[in-house]
Amino acid sequence: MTETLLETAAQAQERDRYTIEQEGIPSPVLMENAARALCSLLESRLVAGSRILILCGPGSNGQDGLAMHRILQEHGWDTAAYCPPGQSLQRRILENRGIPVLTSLTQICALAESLGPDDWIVDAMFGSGLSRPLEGTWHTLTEAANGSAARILAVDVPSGMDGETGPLPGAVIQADLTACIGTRKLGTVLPAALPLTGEVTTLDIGLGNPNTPRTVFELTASKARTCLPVRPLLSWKGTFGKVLMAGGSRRMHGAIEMSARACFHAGPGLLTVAVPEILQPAMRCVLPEAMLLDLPGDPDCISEEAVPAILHAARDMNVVSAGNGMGRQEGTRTLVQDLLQKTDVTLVLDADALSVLDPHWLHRPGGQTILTPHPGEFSRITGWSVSDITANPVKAAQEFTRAYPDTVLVLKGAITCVSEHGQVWVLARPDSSLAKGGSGDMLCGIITGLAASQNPLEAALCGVWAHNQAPLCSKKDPAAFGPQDLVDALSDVWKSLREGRDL
Ligand SMILES: NC(=O)C1=CN([C@@H]2O[C@H](COP(=O)(O)OP(=O)(O)OC[C@H]3O[C@@H](n4cnc5c(N)ncnc54)[C@H](O)[C@@H]3O)[C@@H](O)[C@H]2O)[C@@H](O)CC1
Ligand SMILES: Nc1ncnc2c1ncn2[C@@H]1O[C@H](COP(=O)(O)OP(=O)(O)O)[C@@H](O)[C@H]1O
Ligand SMILES: [K+]
Repeated sequence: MTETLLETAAQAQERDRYTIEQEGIPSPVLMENAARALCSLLESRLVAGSRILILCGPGSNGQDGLAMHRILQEHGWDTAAYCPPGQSLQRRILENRGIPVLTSLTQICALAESLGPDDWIVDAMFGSGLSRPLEGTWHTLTEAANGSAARILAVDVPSGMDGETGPLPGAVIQADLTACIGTRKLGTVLPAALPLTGEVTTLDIGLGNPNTPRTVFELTASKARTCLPVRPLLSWKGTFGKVLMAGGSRRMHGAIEMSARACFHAGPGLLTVAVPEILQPAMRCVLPEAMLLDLPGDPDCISEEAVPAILHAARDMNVVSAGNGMGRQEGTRTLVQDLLQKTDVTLVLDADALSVLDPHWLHRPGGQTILTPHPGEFSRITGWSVSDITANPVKAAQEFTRAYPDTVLVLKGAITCVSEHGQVWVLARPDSSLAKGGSGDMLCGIITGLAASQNPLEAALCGVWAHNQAPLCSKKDPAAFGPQDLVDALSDVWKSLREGRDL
């Protein structure tokens, strides 16, 4: 299976219901599977003498926690569990076994405070059934857990975090490890959630598949692998496609240089660069492998006179990119409009091309368009606020590509969403190495290079993955990581994908 689902709390509940009612697997069996999988995950992190405090809520998340209490005691660990008064299946089993459960809040808070870094707190307060912010007892327990020196394992989602929209206002568990039950919850990949989940893993507990359509997935190595262009032995430059990249201006020469270098190292067959005359000597030095298109008009930027030459060359290409360091003069606007409205070549629009874009132009007579905006650029295109976009980029991406069916959207940021026709793939692997000028230009180049021989969605998925993984290969400190390191690392990224190994 190459798709890794991200589910809302409601979709996860539907999966539980389907497994229990339609397939007939009793709920206690699933609970036992969950508790045993959670215990073996936790036990792989425990050391001799580790103590475990389990905080259990009123629903099934809490039942998972009580079952863990029983299993960990069976295995000889020193555990204590808190659960509010009330009858339940797991509670009855504990009573039958003579295993105590604590109900005093003061006692639990003191215990949390006494724990050390080798100890663990299990957050089994709330999972997909959370319906409002944490208050009272739950707020107090969450503060006590977050203030403890012990590490925290969150069951399914950190309590206080909504499975669809991420952290609610007020207290939220700050986990070191989150073990999602069955599928990862969508809320845990949103920007506000990532600092609170710690490491995330998904446990298989034998849930069924209700076969209802799903639209949100995680972008993983195995997905990226399926999108990597194949390189047959009996190939020639024509096999890997022809690229034209238009960009650059007197004030901004670096952007198109970085983008073109990244593009070349993504493996297209032939690369032609259309830059204003003033940038041609530098381009020849930086990337002698590229051909240069002579442009009439203003020598300092791409002016209106240059547009016909670029359009003419575009007709012979598999993909054309525009925008890097181009400036926002009239020539840029005309070029973007004409590329969209008068050609059917695959387009990649970035940076200044996005700043002049009128979204009506995205309904093209033919051909697909890859857009690579950051939230600021996306806000200008859509009229949506940056804060709404960054609060839930998945929803924003989904809405946009439902409205613009010829478009593949790459909505960039610490998490990046790739979307087409309302389907979204989320890459939630933040890395500050990429938080610097030039990173976006390199991404545009990589995607353009891949789109020369791959369909636009696959190019975007594979490009976003490779760009994000390059800092891992380079092993440079995030502060020092730069564009040349990214280009140098691409070879290792492609090899790791091709050979099916993790970086
Ligand atoms: N049904 C099953 O057999 C399975 C359940 N599983 C676990 O069950 C969880 C879902 O269980 P539930 O649907 O019972 O949901 P929860 O255990 O998340 O909690 C729901 C209960 O909490 C109350 N509640 C919600 N928000 C509250 C708040 N802020 N303050 C106080 N009370 C609040 C609700 O009224 C309800 O009683 C999953 O996250 C997962 O951990 C899994 O183990 C898979 C199998
Ligand atoms: N903290 C981060 N974690 C992961 N990726 C990041 C982070 N910060 C930036 N990036 C990535 O770096 C790129 C920056 O692009 P952009 O904002 O357009 O910058 P530029 O000015 O270089 O064009 C995007 O692909 C974005 O997803
Ligand atoms: K939880």
